[in-house]
Amino acid sequence: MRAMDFQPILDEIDDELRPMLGTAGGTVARYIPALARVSPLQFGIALRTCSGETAAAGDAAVPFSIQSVSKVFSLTLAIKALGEAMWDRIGREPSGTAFNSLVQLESERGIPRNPFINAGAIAVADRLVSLGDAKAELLAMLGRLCGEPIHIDEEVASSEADTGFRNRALANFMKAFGTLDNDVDEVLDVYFHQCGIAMTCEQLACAAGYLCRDGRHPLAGTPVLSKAQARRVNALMLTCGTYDAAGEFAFRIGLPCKSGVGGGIVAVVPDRLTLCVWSPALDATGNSLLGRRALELFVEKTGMSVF
Ligand SMILES: NC(=O)CC[C@H](N)C(=O)O
Repeated sequence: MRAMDFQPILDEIDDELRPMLGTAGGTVARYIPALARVSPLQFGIALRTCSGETAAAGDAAVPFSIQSVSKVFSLTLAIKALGEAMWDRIGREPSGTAFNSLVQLESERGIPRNPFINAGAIAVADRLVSLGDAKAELLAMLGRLCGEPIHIDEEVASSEADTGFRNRALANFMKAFGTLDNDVDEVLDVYFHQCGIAMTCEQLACAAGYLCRDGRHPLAGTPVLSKAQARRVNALMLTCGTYDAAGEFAFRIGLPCKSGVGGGIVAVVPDRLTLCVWSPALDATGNSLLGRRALELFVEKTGMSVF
């Protein structure tokens, strides 16, 4: 199937879901004041094939807060720099608990279950702090991946810092167990800023392109990750990328996905394309309600799934 054929499919999905904006339920992430102000009446979808063809519909060119979708890119940077050592104090099992849960950390001696829950992403941010200027590195990598400069929304980042009580608790708890090497405030500063990165569906569909083509850069074709590393990031997205809804996502969609409380979800069809959907109203698990529905429709209409 060529990208040309995808445009009517994305248009159909947009036509089907747009009337549900504001009536389908769900709420924007209220615990971060800057996100609580975002209009829920927005929906975007964009894809980019491994060969570089693109299609987009709805609000695909509107920048939004990528939030936990950033965890894919921070993990990529850390794996690139550290290889296997990245996993020394970070697990690879689904948590089955909310993204910001503290419960497992106590009985599991401060080792986060995986790099996609908040605790795990904070531990990844700690590794990046040890390596250098993490914020600059992350922005530079994203800029190269989508061929456009990428920025942090400082208002979102400081709003997170003001209200990030749970993340502070997670970081301090891990520090007490020796999971973090660096100063808690320095690590959280990186974490809050990576969550505050603003990107569009079109940019994210392009930036995540290395995940559908064995680790090769979406524009340049040079290695971002090795083939084995890219396969592993996809495996973690499938099992852990949508928190305690990961089973339901695998059941209904069957694609590696990473969501964020800004309402974005990046999905990978290995060897074919990467897809990004966005709609700010979230379900109880912190995943975009209409984004999830859009991915279900996409899989239904195209038959694309890893299963
Ligand atoms: N699931 C998410 O997107 C969570 C990220 C958010 N910044 C938080 O730390 O709570």
